[in-house]
Amino acid sequence: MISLEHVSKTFQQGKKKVEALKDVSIEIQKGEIFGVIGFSGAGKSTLIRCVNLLERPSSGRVLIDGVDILNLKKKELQTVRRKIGMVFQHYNLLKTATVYKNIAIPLRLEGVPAPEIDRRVKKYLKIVGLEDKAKSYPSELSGGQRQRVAIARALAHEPEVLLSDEATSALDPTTTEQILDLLLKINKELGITIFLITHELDVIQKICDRVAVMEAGAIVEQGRVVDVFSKPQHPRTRSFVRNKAVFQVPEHIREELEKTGRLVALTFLGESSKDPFLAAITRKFDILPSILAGGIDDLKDQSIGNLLVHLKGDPNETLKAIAYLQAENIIVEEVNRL
Ligand SMILES: Nc1ncnc2c1ncn2[C@@H]1O[C@H](COP(=O)(O)OP(=O)(O)OP(=O)(O)O)[C@@H](O)[C@H]1O
Repeated sequence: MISLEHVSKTFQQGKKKVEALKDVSIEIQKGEIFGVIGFSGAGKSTLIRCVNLLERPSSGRVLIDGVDILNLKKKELQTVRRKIGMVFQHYNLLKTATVYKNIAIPLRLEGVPAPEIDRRVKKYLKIVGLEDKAKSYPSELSGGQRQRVAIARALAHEPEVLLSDEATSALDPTTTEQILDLLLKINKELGITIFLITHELDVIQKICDRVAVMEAGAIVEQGRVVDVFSKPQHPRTRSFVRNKAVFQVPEHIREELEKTGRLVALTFLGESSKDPFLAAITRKFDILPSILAGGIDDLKDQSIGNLLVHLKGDPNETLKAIAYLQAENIIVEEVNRL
């Protein structure tokens, strides 16, 4: 539905050239929630702004439903832009207008007839759970409620895609959860494709189907969230997804434990977690596993478990136990190499 092909963007900052995007290619499929994660300055905002040409790429192609929008005339571009709604970190509401008018004014500017405006404002305020706030002003609302108004305003144009530029970054954790639940509902019930950028792993974990990791203007890794969480390849991705308690062990503890066995980090997906695999290796091999730390990450559609385990025993038996675990689809990693 949206394809960015080899997109680069260079800004001139005084005499300096900044390469905000370097040969970025991603494809967002209809109906999915696709997230881009990266630290501040990675290029996320520039990337999302290239999708509706708030920012024009220096090179590359931006295809919406197969049409390269960089070649469109103004009128044609306006039509394509109507398919795309956007929400921002700081809501961008008109302070002097009521909630109702914040949603209605852009529709009026677009030439939507008055009865239809009224129908849409009421419909989308209901969807975001703010029917009773139509007459309030933004200053009378909490941050979460303001973001709901901004979402209703975007939805009122009945877009096919919603772009979310750090929509939850200014919100506390509980309000963030509620807004993420709302985005999930919009995706599921209205069938709207969502493309979001964030620096928060929780956002990716809770609602995204696929993810791309950005660093210094480039995509360093992308894939299904479950794959990227269970088998992160790039060091930046690892630094985002690795559960610290499991994957980082103080040097002196590691040295002590390695005198009598091996220290391994086990990662397992939903199904494997139901099997008592540690009991199984104790029975099958001459080793004693002890659990040192662990945790479960809940993703949109499944869970991933992590365990830090010390396998005490003869090196040969340990190798056999590890091979057994791998055959059971458990990812086994040496902790000291992480
Ligand atoms: N209009 C601009 N003019 C000059 N440089 C810019 C402009 N917009 C962005 N940049 C530069 O491009 C790089 C990427 O910025 P961008 O805002 O896309 O990153 P980001 O990942 O969204 O970070 P943040 O979350 O802090 O906004 C930065 O070095 C930034 O200074």
